Amino acid sequence: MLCVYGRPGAPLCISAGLASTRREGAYAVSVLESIIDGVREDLAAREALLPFDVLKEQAAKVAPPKDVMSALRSSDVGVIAEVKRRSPSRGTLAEIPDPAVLAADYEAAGAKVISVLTEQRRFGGSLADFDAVRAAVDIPLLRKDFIVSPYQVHEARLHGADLVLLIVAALDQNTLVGLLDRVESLGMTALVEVHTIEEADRALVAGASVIGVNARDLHTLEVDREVFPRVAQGLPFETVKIAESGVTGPGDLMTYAGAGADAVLVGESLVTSGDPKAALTKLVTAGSHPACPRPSR
Ligand SMILES: O=P(O)(O)OC[C@@H](O)[C@@H](O)c1c[nH]c2ccccc12
Repeated sequence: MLCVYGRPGAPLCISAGLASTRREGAYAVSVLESIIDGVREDLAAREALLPFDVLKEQAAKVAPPKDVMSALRSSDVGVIAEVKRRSPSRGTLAEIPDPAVLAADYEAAGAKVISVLTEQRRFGGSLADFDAVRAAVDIPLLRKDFIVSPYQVHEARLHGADLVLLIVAALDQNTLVGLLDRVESLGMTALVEVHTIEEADRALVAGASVIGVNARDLHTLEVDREVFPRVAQGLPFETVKIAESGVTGPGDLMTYAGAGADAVLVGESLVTSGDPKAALTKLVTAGSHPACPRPSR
């Protein structure tokens, strides 16, 4: 039993390896589980085309990942801007005819990192979108997908990713640890996503140094902005904390900053704004304003 996370007097303990990804109760198959079933099918098709050994060899020749930590730990509350076409909760969000143009706007407006969704079935993303963005900008890129296999980690590296998302709710503890070690052994940074205190506990046990607290429950798709303050307050102070989802404008960024966020991850409100560059500029300006609370590091 490991007890590494919790408030004074009330440690939260988990048994590494015992966590289950399949939930019992209200949802026979949650949204997350059905997304992952599709991801596994698509993955099998890609594995049949490019064997893992060949993929690994090719990925090893790619230019090394960029320094993500100093970008995320800078004194401003940064913005990770997302290239997001669609979502299971909202359907089509934006056409995004050329993700490279959007990404160049994000970079010019001061994004610290760009997140590119590569999941196809529910989010309308692709590795082709990722490649287009990689060719257009120099700032660090996050591959945003449902990573369940080492294959996808090396694949992310092959396409020039600097960060990879690992969703705790989608992984048992051994797999989480294995994927996290693999991401780091390739010089990349893992953004380890959690939605509950128990998941944050598992992320820390696994060794995560960058934790994203998603306001959206991936089992039900409901957004609750109270989740970030609740979960983040128990995280060690050296952990980089990212507030994910539900940021509609500078006010939300300031609120998350006040609760200890080093950065916010924003998709929908940027791509649906009609002027993503202007919308992002407002967020970046708020995050660097002297009145914006800074992470206590
Ligand atoms: O569009 P929003 O509400 O600004 O959220 C962005 C991002 O947090 C969201 O896309 C996200 C967070 N974690 C994920 C995991 C998979 C797919 C998508 C996500």
